[in-house]
Amino acid sequence: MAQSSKKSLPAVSFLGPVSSYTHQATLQCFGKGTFEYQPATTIADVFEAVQSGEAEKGVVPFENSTNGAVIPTLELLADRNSLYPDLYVSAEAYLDVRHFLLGHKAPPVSLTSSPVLSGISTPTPSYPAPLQPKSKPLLSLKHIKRLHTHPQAYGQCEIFLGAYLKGVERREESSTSRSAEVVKADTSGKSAAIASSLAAEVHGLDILAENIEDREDNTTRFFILQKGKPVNDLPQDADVQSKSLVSFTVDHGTPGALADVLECFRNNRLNLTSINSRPTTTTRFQYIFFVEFVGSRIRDWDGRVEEALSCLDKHTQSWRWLGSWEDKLQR
Ligand SMILES: O=C(O)C(=O)C[C@]1(C(=O)O)C=C[C@@H](O)C=C1
Repeated sequence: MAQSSKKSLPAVSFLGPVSSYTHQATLQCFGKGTFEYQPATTIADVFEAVQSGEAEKGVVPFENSTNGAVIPTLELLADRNSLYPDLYVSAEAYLDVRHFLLGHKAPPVSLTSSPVLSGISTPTPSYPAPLQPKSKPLLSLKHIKRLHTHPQAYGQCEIFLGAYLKGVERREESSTSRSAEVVKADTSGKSAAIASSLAAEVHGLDILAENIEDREDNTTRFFILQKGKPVNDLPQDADVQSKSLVSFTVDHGTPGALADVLECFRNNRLNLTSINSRPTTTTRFQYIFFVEFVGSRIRDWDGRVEEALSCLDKHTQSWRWLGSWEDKLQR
């Protein structure tokens, strides 16, 4: 019998299920046909798939312009137990995030009932001048008794939720697309999910409100992970800006220990673009720091990055290079 000529594709693991924002960022990066798409249940599952070699690439959310860092991703990058020693960030992607309220249309009700609100209506005595949401519900929300979404999405939609769904019970799900699945399965029709318009299509849910994010410019940044150090695949004279990420710990008892580390970057004229921290979990109130800066360890023609990194040897207890990649932020 003739053997199949179909070659198996390398896999990319991403926070799923299908129609999550991470799925959309993955499509933006890799398109169709070059990778086998493997939706994962948690961000930790993505890290594991890449570390084990089951997937060649992994895509995880890192931060949102409205709601800040994605804590589970920082936790995994902290890698306190050396579970992911070979993982590096090799690229980034930005996605405009438009949130939709998805559910089931309210059953027909008498004309005397209130048009849209569920929960406790605003303003309240304790919150007399609420911020104005930028969109209104398309359909009545009166029947909505429970909300489902990823914690990051709640943080991006607080103004709309405060105006139209104040006090409604909130459940946290592993992703926005998972919340759409949960709402689809709830036959009471009383729950709603915050997710993408794609999730509405995929799960056949009604759109109860659109563009409910607090800010017009709501954007999430994703990291593309790989096993093994990134290498430079661009010509030396390519006109690109790069960024790099390092994590480190310092002696909290030494005054100026963190300032000394930051000096390493300043002295080498490397601009910092983000600083984050997570508890060490070994000593209370001591932290693992993450610093991101403009510059690349793999396109370091004048040696400034290497110089800054060797300075870290002197001023940190330990440090780790977590990758260098092309800056994709459109300014
Ligand atoms: O839940 C999803 O759809 C995700 O891809 C996760 C995630 C995140 O963790 O930031 C991604 C983009 C949005 O900011 C909200 C949620």
